[in-house]
Amino acid sequence: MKRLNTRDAGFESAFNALLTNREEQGQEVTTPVANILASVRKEGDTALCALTERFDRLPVTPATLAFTAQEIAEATAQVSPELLEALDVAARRIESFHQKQLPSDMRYTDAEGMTLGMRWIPLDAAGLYVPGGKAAYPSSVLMNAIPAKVAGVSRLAMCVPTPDGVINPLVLAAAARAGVTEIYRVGGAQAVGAMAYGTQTIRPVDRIVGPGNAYVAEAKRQVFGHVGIDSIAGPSDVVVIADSGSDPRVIALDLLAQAEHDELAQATLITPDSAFADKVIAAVDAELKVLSRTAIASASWARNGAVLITRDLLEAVELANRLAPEHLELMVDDPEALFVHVRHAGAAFLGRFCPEAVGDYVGGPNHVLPTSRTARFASGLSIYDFMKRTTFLSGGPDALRRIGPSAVALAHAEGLQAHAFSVSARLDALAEHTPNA
Ligand SMILES: NC(=O)c1ccc[n+]([C@@H]2O[C@H](COP(=O)([O-])OP(=O)(O)OC[C@H]3O[C@@H](n4cnc5c(N)ncnc54)[C@H](O)[C@@H]3O)[C@@H](O)[C@H]2O)c1
Ligand SMILES: N[C@H](CO)Cc1c[nH]c[nH+]1
Ligand SMILES: [Zn+2]
Repeated sequence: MKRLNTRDAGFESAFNALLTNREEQGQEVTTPVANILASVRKEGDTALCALTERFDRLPVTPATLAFTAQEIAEATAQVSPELLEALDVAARRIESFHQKQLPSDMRYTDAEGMTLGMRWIPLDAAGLYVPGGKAAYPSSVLMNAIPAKVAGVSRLAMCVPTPDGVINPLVLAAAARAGVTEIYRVGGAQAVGAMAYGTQTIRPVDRIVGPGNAYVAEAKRQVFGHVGIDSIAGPSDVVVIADSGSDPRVIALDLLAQAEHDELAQATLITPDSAFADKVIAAVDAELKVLSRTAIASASWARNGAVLITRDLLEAVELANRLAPEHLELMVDDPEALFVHVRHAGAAFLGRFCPEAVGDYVGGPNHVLPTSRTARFASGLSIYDFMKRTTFLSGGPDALRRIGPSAVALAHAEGLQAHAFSVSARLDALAEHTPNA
């Protein structure tokens, strides 16, 4: 864990120290992932089954790659009514938030008589990657599948690894609740390859979305172009801006909620109060002794944890903007006053009673968010990831007479004669039929 004070270190050095933390994470996965993708592309199910046996220790055949309707129903029946109710609360809130994102088509006729517009059209098939290596994420099933469903995608194919054949029944229950149409027990780069290129069992999809580990992220990067992807999500991160009005234990738990995801996860506290910072550090150490995923959380905190002491809360926001975190918590009395200065964050959590963990499960906005400082230019998963736009132009003779000559002039200027003649031939025909025009 790094403890820095911008007064001692200076703003730029404090920022650079954090950046170094963030950029030293790379695993060499490019070549192994390229090999996995090539073998799935070439050998289809045969490679997919062999790789699943190798990485997830699960002997599987083409006939058992997909979960059956009976397996899904049996898994759902194992889940307690309380958990199904919690799942439903989450699903309804996620549905409602994403429904409000639905865009309107555009259509208007301009002064030259051209009718122009844009139609939003859902994808035909989405591939949903649900991580399952170190922990199962039923919440991520909802966050991936519900926006696709709301957007109107008809085919939702989901891949989830089942190490040693073990699947959390809540993952399957969540998939059923969200309207997933196919579920396959495969993970890692091989799952991404199967959804991108297709195999004998898994038909290719149009876009692959969802978080995953370094192999999944690299595979998405490599298949991009052949299929669409949402973004390349790296390890999760949080920046918590807090003042001494917060309970140090609560802030420590917010930091550890991120650290427990992954050894590579990053949790950063920024506060103007140095005594408060030390209380949070002590609380983190105390909680690490009792948390269930203490090995992962301890490794993450030791490696990537950071506590920054700034001159004031505004400097804290300035630093957060430079870090462009996936999650930003504003644990202060007047979070809205700070939020107006926030320019780069995947999702912001405003106020002492609104921790990230609420947003991870039941808030409504998506928890699949831009990591590794990509919030500078990217946004969280939304229904727009599952839709595309077709623009349209419609015009008759009058409109062509008005704007066509400019097209002809520009086409000649570009040396593209067929373009020019395509327009001028029509203009000539119009002139012939209406000689007095
Ligand atoms: N950003 C988000 O919204 C969000 C949500 C949930 C989880 N996450 C992140 O997703 C990640 C999940 O990672 P995970 O590992 O638990 O699950 P995962 O499903 O992403 O990866 C497991 C798969 O990795 C592959 N793999 C493992 N070791 C390999 C190797 N040596 N060579 C080739 N392939 C290998 C295996 O095929 C395995 O099935 C974590 O980093 C977590 O923080 C992010
Ligand atoms: N914090 C993770 C990345 O946004 C999402 C998650 C799932 N379950 C718990 N948390
Ligand atoms: Zn989380």
